[in-house]
Amino acid sequence: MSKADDLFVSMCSDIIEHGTTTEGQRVRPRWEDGTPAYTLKRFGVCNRYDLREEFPALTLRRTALKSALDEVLWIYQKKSNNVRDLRSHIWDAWADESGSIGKAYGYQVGVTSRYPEGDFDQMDRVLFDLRENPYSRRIMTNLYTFSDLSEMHLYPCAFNAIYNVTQEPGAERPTLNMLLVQRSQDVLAANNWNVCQYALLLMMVAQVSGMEAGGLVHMIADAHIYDRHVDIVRELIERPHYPAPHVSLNPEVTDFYDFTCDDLVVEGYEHGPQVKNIPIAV
Ligand SMILES: Nc1nc(=O)c2c([nH]1)NC[C@@H]1CN(c3ccc(C(=O)N[C@@H](CCC(=O)O)C(=O)O)cc3)CN21
Ligand SMILES: O=c1ccn([C@H]2C[C@H](O)[C@@H](COP(=O)(O)O)O2)c(=O)[nH]1
Repeated sequence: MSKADDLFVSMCSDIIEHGTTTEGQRVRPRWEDGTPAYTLKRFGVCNRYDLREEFPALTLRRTALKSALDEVLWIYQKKSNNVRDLRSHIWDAWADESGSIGKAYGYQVGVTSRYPEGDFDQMDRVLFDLRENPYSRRIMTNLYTFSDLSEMHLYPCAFNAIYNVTQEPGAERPTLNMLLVQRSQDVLAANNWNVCQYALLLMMVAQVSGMEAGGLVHMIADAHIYDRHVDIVRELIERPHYPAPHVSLNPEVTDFYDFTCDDLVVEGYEHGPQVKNIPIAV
């Protein structure tokens, strides 16, 4: 049984049974037809995954792991804010005529800052610190730049990834863990999508740093199910669970900037039928 399924089912049941509704409140997102997109929400959800046990992919339905990896590479490796650099079309609704989503996501990762050792962008600094000073408690990326928010087409949702190294007694290599802070989560459309993305990012960074990927702690401030998703979620969480798939990366890659979607290996991914055409609130 996939542990990610168990966590997903308990989170969704909790939101449905104990969540509060935003119905009647002033909300920003809209459905395609212009109707306000209300949610059932729960504040302060924390899910813990352990990549040493299994990869956290949902089996209730399929998570598009290649597309999820493509998006995380778009942000942290290509450092792009243009949807033309992305294979999927999930960001198209937030792009302008030139394909840009403004000073969001990848743009922020590429911004450089001055350090005693020279200028680094956010990702290069993470890779440098993990190599030179792995037990530092200051290793993180942060996409939430207040002074640029007015130029972002959507404010970053999963915005802060904190990397932390532990040396477990008897372990051959140090363990690389991550704490992901997310201010807002569309549980049906993107929860497992985001979890798998950051699990893959953790695996890539661990591999090029000579470490083992360990814990992924996902902290969500506003975990919500949109009104038009509630019945879909009710059906989804009643489905059978399968064992987690085996997910690995091409072990020959030693430079973070060399990873491509072809380096992702997914074996034995059994899952329920795909939910087609999930409406996305914009
Ligand atoms: N309301 C809302 N929810 C989101 O999840 C979301 C936004 N807005 N705005 C920006 C991005 C776009 N995101 C999305 C949008 C769609 C899918 C989606 O439809 N995924 C499909 C698979 C897509 C594929 O195969 O490439 C799925 O079945 O989950 C996922 C993430 C996440 N973000
Ligand atoms: O990676 C992502 C990106 C976006 N979301 C969801 C979370 C919310 O439903 C919307 C953003 O709306 P806000 O009003 O800015 O919170 O997009 C996600 O879950 N994961």
